[in-house]
Amino acid sequence: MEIRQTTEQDFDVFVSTMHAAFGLHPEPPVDGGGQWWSALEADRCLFAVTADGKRVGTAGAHSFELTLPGEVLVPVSGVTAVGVLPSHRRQGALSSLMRHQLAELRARGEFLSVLLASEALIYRRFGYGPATYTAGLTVPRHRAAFAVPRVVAGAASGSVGPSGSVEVVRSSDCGEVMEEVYDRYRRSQPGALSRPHRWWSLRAGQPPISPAPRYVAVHRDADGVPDGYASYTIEPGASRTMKVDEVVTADDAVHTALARFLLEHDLVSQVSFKHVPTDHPLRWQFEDFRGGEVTGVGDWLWVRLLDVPGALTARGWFADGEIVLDVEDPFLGEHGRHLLTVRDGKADCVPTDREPDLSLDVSDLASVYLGGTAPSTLVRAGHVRAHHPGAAARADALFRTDRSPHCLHWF
Ligand SMILES: CC(=O)SCCNC(=O)CCNC(=O)[C@H](O)C(C)(C)COP(=O)(O)OP(=O)(O)OC[C@H]1O[C@@H](n2cnc3c(N)ncnc32)[C@H](O)[C@@H]1OP(=O)(O)O
Repeated sequence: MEIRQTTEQDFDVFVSTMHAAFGLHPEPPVDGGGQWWSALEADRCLFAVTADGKRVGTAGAHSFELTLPGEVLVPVSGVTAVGVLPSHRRQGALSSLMRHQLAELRARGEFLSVLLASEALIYRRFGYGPATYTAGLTVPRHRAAFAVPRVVAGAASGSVGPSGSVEVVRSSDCGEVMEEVYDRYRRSQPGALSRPHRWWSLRAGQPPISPAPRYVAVHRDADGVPDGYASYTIEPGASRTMKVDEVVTADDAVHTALARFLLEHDLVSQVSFKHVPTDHPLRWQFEDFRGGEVTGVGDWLWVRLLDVPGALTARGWFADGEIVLDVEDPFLGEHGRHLLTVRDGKADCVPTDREPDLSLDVSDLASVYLGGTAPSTLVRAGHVRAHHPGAAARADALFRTDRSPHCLHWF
């Protein structure tokens, strides 16, 4: 199977092949943009081509920045639009696309790539592992009373008082505000991806970026500067469920203020937050711990390490220590034994022939890399081998981060 780059001239063939692979029909054009694929970068799209010249498979990559633990921003490729025509599956087209693409990403000097997996069985063989998680949280309004914070009354109350205000606007009228607030939030949130300006201007993606109508509650600080927003819609009919696409802010008190605002909305019976980190404090803020029902916990961002020492030395670290990792990368036919030493938040990673503490697949290293999965969980699952009794605990202490990774961006 030959892998070929698309050109501006055959980009429409890329779009139609990809839609056919997903069993979809391209959406008709609408005023004001809104087609998710319009954000694709034509020069980063690949075709899988059969010997008789038929284009049967596709893979693309977006240019994003990912926030690593320690608020370190690095360029990553967001792999997307991966598909093979139903008539040509299980003949190695995807494997050829992945091999070609990983080589290309390395040639760009990138040490990480990321994707959202349509099915969890596809990508581990290519070295990707689930690295951030997300959940839904549904709160009936009558159970949503907020508890008084036990430590410092008022400290986390985030109520809309003299220090802040909330205004409701339509998403079509506040694109710039959302873009600015999102950009500030994603820089401090490990696991978050940038949303390039191109996405907002093309209105490509899911709400609140897309033209689908939404209300947006914009929070402003005492000086009137926007510092958070919540995008939502209210289902008509009997259920009167408020569906919240995302609450975006870098400030916990602003998050609380926005959550209170949504939960106090008249003519709403329950509020369903679509996309919250699995350990978000919101649940703990209700007087009734069962007031919020967690639903649909799932993986979100999958990560692939393309350069193990490069990736390990790039992120921030929160505990001193050292560990020897023996890492297998079967898809790329690579193996490395690395001594990782952390001092004062920075890591050094060098080849070693010392006995390993842990032996693991590169996809498992990806799962622990952002701090969203404890190495000991994968040891207990039988995926990572701990070579002595204290190895898993040492790895847990070393890889732990100050904040769980979370990614909201859909691509
Ligand atoms: C980031 C994104 O874009 S996610 C979107 C992924 N795309 C889709 O879900 C669209 C619908 N599905 C498809 O287009 C295709 O089935 C693909 C792209 C998932 C797979 O393409 P194929 O060309 O059939 O894959 P390929 O032949 O290279 O298979 C490689 C291996 O993966 C396995 N595999 C491929 N797809 C799947 C799957 N969905 N579930 C389980 N195993 C799979 C194959 O069995 C094969 O295993 P083997 O090496 O042990 O024989």
